Amino acid sequence: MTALKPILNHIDTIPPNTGKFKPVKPSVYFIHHRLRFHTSSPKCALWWIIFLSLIIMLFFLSQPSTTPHLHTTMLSSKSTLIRLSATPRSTRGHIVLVTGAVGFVGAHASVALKRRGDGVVGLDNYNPYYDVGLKTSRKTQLLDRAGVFVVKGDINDDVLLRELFDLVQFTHVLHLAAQAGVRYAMIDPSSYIKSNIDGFVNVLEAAKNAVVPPAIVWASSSSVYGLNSKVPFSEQDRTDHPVSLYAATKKAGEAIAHAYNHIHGLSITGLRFFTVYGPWGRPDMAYFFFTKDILNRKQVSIFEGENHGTIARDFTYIDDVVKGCLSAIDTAKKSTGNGRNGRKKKGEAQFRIINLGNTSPVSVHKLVRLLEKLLKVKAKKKMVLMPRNGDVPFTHADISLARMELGYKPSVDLETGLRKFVKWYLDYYDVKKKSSW
Ligand SMILES: O=C(O)[C@H]1O[C@H](OP(=O)(O)OP(=O)(O)OC[C@H]2O[C@@H](n3ccc(=O)[nH]c3=O)[C@H](O)[C@@H]2O)[C@H](O)[C@@H](O)[C@H]1O
Repeated sequence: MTALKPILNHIDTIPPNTGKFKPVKPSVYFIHHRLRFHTSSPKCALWWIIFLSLIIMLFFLSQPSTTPHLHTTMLSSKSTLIRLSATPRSTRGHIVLVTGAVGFVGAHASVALKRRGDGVVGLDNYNPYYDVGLKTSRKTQLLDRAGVFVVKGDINDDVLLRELFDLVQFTHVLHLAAQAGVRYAMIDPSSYIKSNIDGFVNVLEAAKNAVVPPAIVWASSSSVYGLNSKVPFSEQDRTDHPVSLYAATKKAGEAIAHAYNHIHGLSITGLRFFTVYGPWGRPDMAYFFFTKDILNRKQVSIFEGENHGTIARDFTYIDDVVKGCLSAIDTAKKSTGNGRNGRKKKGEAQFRIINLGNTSPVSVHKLVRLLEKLLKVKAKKKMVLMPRNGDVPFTHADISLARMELGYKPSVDLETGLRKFVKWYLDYYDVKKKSSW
């Protein structure tokens, strides 16, 4: 108080702010006005009213929006179809929300779940990272035929997610929506943060706030092993040296998942996929665009390490990965959180991270040789030193945990899988009828 005295004395000497304008130091001006609130009661009351109104306004603004949204109309007009799609064949069946449902793994997994009798609802924003026509074809030719309804929407839309979780009581979420591809992060880094971090958190929030929180199974990636040199890659190995932003966001996802598991009792299984390939695959992946380029007699760049070192991948066939996903859903324990009705979780919830690989790496050279054989076309090859923009030299999964936890047993070797892919590719793109073939 003694320290304040000189300032207060000074304030008392300041003339009222009338007449000729005199600049006043902001701090002194502020204290001066505060003193005046205390000394003039009608003004004081007025300021208190303004202050309280502001607080009340801020409180209401910070509450989750309950106002009807565009999606309210959209979902309510589709609610019968959504509920129908979500209804399992028997009471023992799961009710699964598949995000990224028109994506490569999403479409295959949704169909497999539906075919065995589970209730499935898909969610996808049909983003244009690669050919939207292919995504639409997956919907019409795979999902529609299997009876899977897909909601067109974004995982970042919290109002839509909340509405979806209110409409259907999901037992599981198979979260596959993501910004994929290790090299594209050089072009659009923020898309990785938006989907793989923000979007993931949004899905976890919606799940944790559901009336009965579902178990989550989601796609992490082999890329989290980064420059790991110990083979095969085990879940016990360090994953703190990612070499792509994609890998960094997947690694961050694993950490975020752990926090939600710990705090909110969400049962979470992260599956580290190893270079998944097969029919209806992603056109941004090497086996896919190599096929296109070989058929069009265009040059393919084969990455090599220093001193012509071999680059290899533990290519994993889609059907094996889908089996792993379904098994992860079947073995997932219930979440222990009390959803939006309660505050405390009932106990520790399950938390797993599991490799889904093929455990037999194949070099990119061999991949191209197999494609040449299957396509009956000689590739125009160019060896290129692997650019430092996201690629790792090799991947190799240790699948002993997957075997133990999920009964996972990959059964398709690269040649068999590529044969199925090539057959699909030629058929889908109607290649034989085209002049370029
Ligand atoms: O397991 C994963 O978690 C990731 O798998 C996939 O990444 P990658 O294993 O890198 O697959 P992909 O790009 O098909 O390259 C295959 C091979 O071809 C080599 N490659 C690539 C391009 C090229 O022009 N030349 C070349 O030799 C290249 O060096 C590599 O050795 C997914 O895209 C990714 O989303 C993620 O899911």
